[in-house]
Amino acid sequence: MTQSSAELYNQMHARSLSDPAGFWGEAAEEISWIKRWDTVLDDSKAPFYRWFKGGVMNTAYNCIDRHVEAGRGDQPAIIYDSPVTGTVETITYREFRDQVALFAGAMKRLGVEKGDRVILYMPMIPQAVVAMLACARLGAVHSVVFGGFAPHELATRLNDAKPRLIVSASCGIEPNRIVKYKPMLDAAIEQAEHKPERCIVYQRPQETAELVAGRDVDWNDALKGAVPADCVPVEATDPLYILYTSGTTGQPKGVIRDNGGHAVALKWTMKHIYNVKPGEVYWAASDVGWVVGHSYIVYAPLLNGNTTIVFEGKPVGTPDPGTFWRTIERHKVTTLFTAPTAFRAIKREDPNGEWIGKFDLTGFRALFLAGERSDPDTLQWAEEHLKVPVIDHWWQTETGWAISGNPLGVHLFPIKYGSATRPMAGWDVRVLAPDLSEMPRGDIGAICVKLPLPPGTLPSLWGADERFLKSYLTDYPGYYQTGDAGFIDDDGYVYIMSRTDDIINVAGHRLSTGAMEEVLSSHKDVAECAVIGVADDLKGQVPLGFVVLKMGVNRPDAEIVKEVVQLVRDQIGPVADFKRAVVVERLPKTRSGKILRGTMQKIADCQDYKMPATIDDPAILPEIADALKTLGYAKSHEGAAA
Ligand SMILES: CCC(=O)SCCNC(=O)CCNC(=O)[C@H](O)C(C)(C)COP(=O)(O)OP(=O)(O)OC[C@H]1O[C@@H](n2cnc3c(N)ncnc32)[C@H](O)[C@@H]1OP(=O)(O)O
Repeated sequence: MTQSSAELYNQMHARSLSDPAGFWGEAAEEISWIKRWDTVLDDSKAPFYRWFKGGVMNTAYNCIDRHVEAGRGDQPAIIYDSPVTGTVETITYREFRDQVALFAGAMKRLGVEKGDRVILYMPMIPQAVVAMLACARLGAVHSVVFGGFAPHELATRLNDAKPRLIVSASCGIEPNRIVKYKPMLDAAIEQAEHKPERCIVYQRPQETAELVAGRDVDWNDALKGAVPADCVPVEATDPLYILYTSGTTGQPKGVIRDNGGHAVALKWTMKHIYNVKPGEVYWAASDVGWVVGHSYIVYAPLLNGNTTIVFEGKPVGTPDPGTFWRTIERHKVTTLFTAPTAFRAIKREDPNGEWIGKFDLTGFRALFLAGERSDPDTLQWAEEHLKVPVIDHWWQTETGWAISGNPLGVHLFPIKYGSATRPMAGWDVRVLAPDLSEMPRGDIGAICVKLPLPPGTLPSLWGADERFLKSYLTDYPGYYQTGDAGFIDDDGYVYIMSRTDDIINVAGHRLSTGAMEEVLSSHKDVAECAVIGVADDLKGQVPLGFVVLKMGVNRPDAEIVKEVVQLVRDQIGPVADFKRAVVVERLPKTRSGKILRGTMQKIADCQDYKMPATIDDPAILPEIADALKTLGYAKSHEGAAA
C-alpha cells in the first residue's frame, strides 16, 4: 500500500519530536563537514541546548565553494535586479566565490579574525551579500542593520555587538530620495561608546561619501592587493551572525544564530517547505536587514545551490505594480517569498490583477507569505490571480525559519484562510493557559513551543543569557514563549491572532511601542505618553501616539506633535512610520496606574470592548475617542459595549 503524502508529513513531524537527534542527524548529511559532530543535541546545559556539538564546518564553504567544486561554477548565484537604478547584473557561483574570498582577504588585512563582530549597514546591493559571506568565510560574526534605522539605533547595536569593523555604502535608494548612509554612520559612531577600528565604504555612483582619514577605506581600495582568504573552520556552535530585533524596551535583543544547526535546518527547509530544487531560481522580496533576508535571500538558497535574487525596489512605484511579475518572468523565478503588505500594495494599485496577465509566469510554482498575519482577502486575491498555491507561514527573527506552514515539498494541506497551517518538523507547538495547562482546541492562549527548539533557532541572546531566559523561557518553564497568541483547531492548524506584548507589526517590520514611548518621553514638554498600534489597510498596523503635556506648556499642540513625530524618525528611523500623534489631557489608567493601551487600541479600531473593571476614571475614555476622531480613527465609536 502506498503511503499518502499527508501520512508522510505526520510521520516526519512525529519522528522529529520523538527522535530529534536521529531526525536532524540525517538532515545534517546534506551539509559538508570538516569534522562530524560528537553529539547531535547537547542538552547538558538545558535550557541552553546546542546542536551538532563538536562538529566543525564553514557556512560560506557550504554556500559557495562546494557548489563550484560540484560543477555549479557557471550557474548564477546572485541576480541583482534594481529597478531603482535600472541595473540587472548576474554573478555566477565562481565569480561570487572569488569576490567573497577577496573581500574576506581585505577584511583579514584590516585585522578581522574569527569571532570578531562586523556590522553591516548596507542597501540591497550584491556587496551586502558578499560582505555577509566574507564574514562567514573568516568565522567573523556579522550583524546586519536595516538601512531604514536611524543613527541612534545603529549606535545601540554598535555598543552591544562591539564590532571591530563596519561595512557600509555611500547610499541607499528609496523611490523618492537618495538615503545618504555615511552621515548616519558617522553620527552613530559619534553617539556610540564603542568605536569600530575601521569602516569599509562601498561608493555607489549615485552618491560619493566623504571618508574619515585613518578610519574609513573605500571598498575598492580595500580590495587592492588583498590576498583571497580561505574558509576558516568553525565549530558548529560558533555564532554565524547576530540579528537585533525589537524588545519591549529601546534596547533591542541580539538574536544569535549558530553555524551548524542553521545550515542543517535551512537546507532542509528548501526541499521540504519550499519544494525548491538546486539550480532553480528562488526569490525572497525582502531586505537583508531582516531575518527573511538572512535566511531566504542569502543562506538557504545558497546552501541549496539556487540562484537568489537581490531586488532593490518596491512592489509598487518602481516603476509600476507589475515589477514583481516582470522580475519573475525575466529571471524564471519558481518561488516567491514576500510579506502580505507587499501584496496589499499591489492589490491596491492593480485590483483586477491586470499587470499579472502581461507577463509569462509559466514556471512560477508557489508564493509564500510571512512577516505578519496574512489577511484572507489578500491571500485569496493572490490565489485567484496567480493560480499557484499561496502559503502563509509563521516564524520569527528568533526562530530563523518557519514554526508553522504548509510543507509543499512533502504535502500540500488544504488551505484554511487565516491559518499558518501545521507545525513544521521539530516544532512541538502548544497553546497554553497561564497555569501551563493546555487550552482546549479552538481556544486562544499563549502560543509556546516545547523545548528543545529545533536547529537553526536562537541558542541565546548576544551577551545576555539572563535576558534570554527571562524573555522566552521563564513564564512557561520547559517551553519557548513565542509572544504570539492564537489557537490550534481540531485539524491541528495553527492560527496566530495577536501579540501578547507591546510589539506591533508595521508593514512586516516588528517594532516596539515601548521603544517609541521612550523617545516621546524624552521630549521636553511631554509629561507622559502612550503608543498603540492601530489597524491599517496597507501596512497591517501603524503606530499612534498620545502625549500629555507638562503643566504650563502653552505652545500649539500641532507644533509639539510635529516635533515628537520628527523625534521618533530621528531616533528610531523612517521604518517606524510614526506619523500620527495627538495631545490629550490625560491617559486612561487602572487604579494601580497601568495605562489601558489595549482599550485605547480597541476604541481606535472601532472594536467592541468591555469597560475595564479596574479603570480609575471611565470619563477619560470618551476623551480618548474624541482625540482619535481628530485623526480619523474611532469614527463609529459610541462608547463601551459593557
Ligand atoms: C518572518 C520573520 C519576519 O517577520 S522578518 C521581517 C519580514 N518583513 C519584511 O520582509 C518587510 C516587508 N515590507 C517591505 O518590504 C516594505 O514595507 C514594502 C512592502 C516593500 C513597502 O516599502 P515602503 O514603501 O518603503 O514602506 P515602509 O513602510 O517599509 O517604509 C516606511 C519608511 O521607511 C523608509 N524606508 C524603507 N526602507 C528603507 C531603507 N532600506 N532605507 C531607508 N529608508 C527606508 C521608506 O522610504 C518610508 O519612508 P517615508 O516615511 O515614506 O519617508
